[in-house]
Amino acid sequence: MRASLIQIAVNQDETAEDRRVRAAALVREQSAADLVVLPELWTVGAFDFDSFAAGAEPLRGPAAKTVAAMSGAAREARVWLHAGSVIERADEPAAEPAGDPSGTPALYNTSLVFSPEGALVRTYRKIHRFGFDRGEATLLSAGTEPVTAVLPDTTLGLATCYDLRFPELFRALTEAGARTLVIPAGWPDRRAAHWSLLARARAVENQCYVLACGTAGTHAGVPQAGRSAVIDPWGETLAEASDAEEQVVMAEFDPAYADEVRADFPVLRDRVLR
Ligand SMILES: NC(=O)CCC(=O)C(=O)O
Repeated sequence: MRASLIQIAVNQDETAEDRRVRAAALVREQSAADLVVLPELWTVGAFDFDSFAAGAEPLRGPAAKTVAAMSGAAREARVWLHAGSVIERADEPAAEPAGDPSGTPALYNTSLVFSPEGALVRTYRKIHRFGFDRGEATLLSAGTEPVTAVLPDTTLGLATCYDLRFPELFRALTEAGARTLVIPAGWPDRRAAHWSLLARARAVENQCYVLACGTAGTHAGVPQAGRSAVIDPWGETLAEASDAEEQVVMAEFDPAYADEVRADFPVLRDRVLR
């Protein structure tokens, strides 16, 4: 399989609409890939909390701008597309404490997976919200369900940014059949070392490929780490961004290798606590 990770720059001198058009064009350029990945919240910026409510979108209907743009791009490029995540405005009201009790729609940090026909086949609502008592943790509702997406050659396990710090989610995805863990992020440069270390750890401990796609640029005063990477189930880095600038990280990988590693070194079989 050929994967292309689009480490798009999220800077405040570009509108979300302009970036949506640009992201769609970048996806269309990756028609030689089988799977294309975008990062977390590349429309609004993962740390631009003030823009979350205004930048929220439904996933269906005429206001679903990112879904429409990404669906068209996946279809034109004929690729599987993990389009990173958007702020989803849900149909149901938010439960406290994320929203007020007045019936305000729930907002989620929701990842989107499209087929090469442009169908939105899977969505994943980020389970672990970042910010402790601020930002995402207070503005958004939390997802509750681990999600996998079955592709012809591999099964994706979906996780988003801060989720990377919670290994039990990745073990649940592995138990659900994942062989390729896809992690869009808006990870800050300040903790770049954690990003690279944890991404490799998740690959090794779950004997899975990891496709970790971060943002470039600076938004809300937070310089981004970039460092997007493709890591194999043995923990080898197959490709990594050269710096925190906008770029596309490409790697070719053999999905069957995850099962080979598991057969040769069957550490997952030795689990005691479940
Ligand atoms: N957007 C995020 O989830 C940021 C996570 C982060 O900064 C960290 O885990 O560190």
